[in-house]
Amino acid sequence: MMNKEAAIRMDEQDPLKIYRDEFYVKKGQYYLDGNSLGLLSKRAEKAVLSLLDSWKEYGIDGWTKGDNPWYYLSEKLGEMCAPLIGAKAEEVILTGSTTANLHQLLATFYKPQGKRVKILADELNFPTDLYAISSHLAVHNYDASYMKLVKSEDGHLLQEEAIIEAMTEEVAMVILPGVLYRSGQVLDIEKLTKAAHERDILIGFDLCHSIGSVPHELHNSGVDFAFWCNYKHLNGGPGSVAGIFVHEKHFGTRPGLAGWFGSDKSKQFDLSIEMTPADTAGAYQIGTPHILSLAPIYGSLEMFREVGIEAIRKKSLQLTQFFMDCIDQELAPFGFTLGNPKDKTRGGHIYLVHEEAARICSALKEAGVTPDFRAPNGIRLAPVALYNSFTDVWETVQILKDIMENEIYKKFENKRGVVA
Ligand SMILES: Cc1ncc(COP(=O)(O)O)c(C=O)c1O
Ligand SMILES: Nc1ccccc1C(=O)C[C@H](N)C(=O)O
Repeated sequence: MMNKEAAIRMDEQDPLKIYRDEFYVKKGQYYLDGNSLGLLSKRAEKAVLSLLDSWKEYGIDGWTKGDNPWYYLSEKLGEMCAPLIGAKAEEVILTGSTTANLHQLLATFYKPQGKRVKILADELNFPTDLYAISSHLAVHNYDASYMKLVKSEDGHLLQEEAIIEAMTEEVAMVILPGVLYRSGQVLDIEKLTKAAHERDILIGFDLCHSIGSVPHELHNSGVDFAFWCNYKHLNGGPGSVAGIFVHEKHFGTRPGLAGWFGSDKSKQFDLSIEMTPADTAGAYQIGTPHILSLAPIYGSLEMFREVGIEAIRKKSLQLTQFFMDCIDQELAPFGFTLGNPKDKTRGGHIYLVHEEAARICSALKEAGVTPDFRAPNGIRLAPVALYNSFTDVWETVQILKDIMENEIYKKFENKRGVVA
């Protein structure tokens, strides 16, 4: 039986409960959008202030002086990020944005040859990835038919067998999400990588919705490359610097989009006409790092280092299980269906499908719950392990019940807002 007492009991027993106070969680509000923009933590704030101090104190010398010299910050944060995705420190660099990083990886690793020219992706991936892929095909004078899109049977989930079946002889590269942005389905990276490699195909993953929420073993799985943003589960702040993983077997591959910050650090300031790329993932940086947008990630990653991704995943699965149980018990008459997988292949969020989803989201926001709406008819709700509680989940379901029972959603137009 799900009730408020059960939620309170689970909160009391939660080993991560102390971390809620590390974040700016507004009283009386239920923030369930950490899979789109994570909340500010006090440590992230402190890291930004300390960065500003180093600028104040050192001016140009901040590149090499102070607690965290800026010249090495992207590498240092890569090292801090590595355990979250099962990578070696030198396989990870924080740089650029998700989309720009995908462009870099396509420019570096997409080398169509003979019959092997197509890029395999899926129709459920976040559109920016598909736009980036299309543009690289266009650079090589291939039209849209060279992007092979795996279809979903139900519009929510992908069938791994269908993906593998589509890995045919004309495919040069596969790009897939680690966790799907709407349904939250977790793809089996190890299995898909093995299948791609058996067919001589390179494979890369977009980890935007999985990093900081679902553990990965990228190095041991032999994944060729990956890219992600740090503003969702990693709480790096709006527009924070993103990340790249390149497996060490590819070290030495010349960057497709070269720039001086991809240089071997000891050679960079020789300012030679010939570039000497770093022999790590650092080679895929381009220009001067966005230091102010790296700073908050430092504070945030300290907490991930303390807690460990396994403990985060454990609590996240408990939160989403409790969420689904409460939905089952309390919301049965109101016509919701779950678009996320119910088993352990669910990621960090719930995806509630309803034909009135857009205006139900508006009503939730008015009542102090922050979800997000995703077209055509989904409500995403992400209870985040570091700062959400079981009570947040229970109260959200009660608010949703009230909105449905009393038809409060009918006050709003069933239309999305500007960004959600
Ligand atoms: C799966 C996925 N890829 C990429 C992006 C965005 O990329 P960028 O940070 O470059 O805007 C998002 C969300 O914005 C996303 O969910
Ligand atoms: N980058 C953004 C800028 C503005 C508003 C939302 C985003 C998102 O990240 C959306 C997210 N990728 C999603 O899965 O819908």
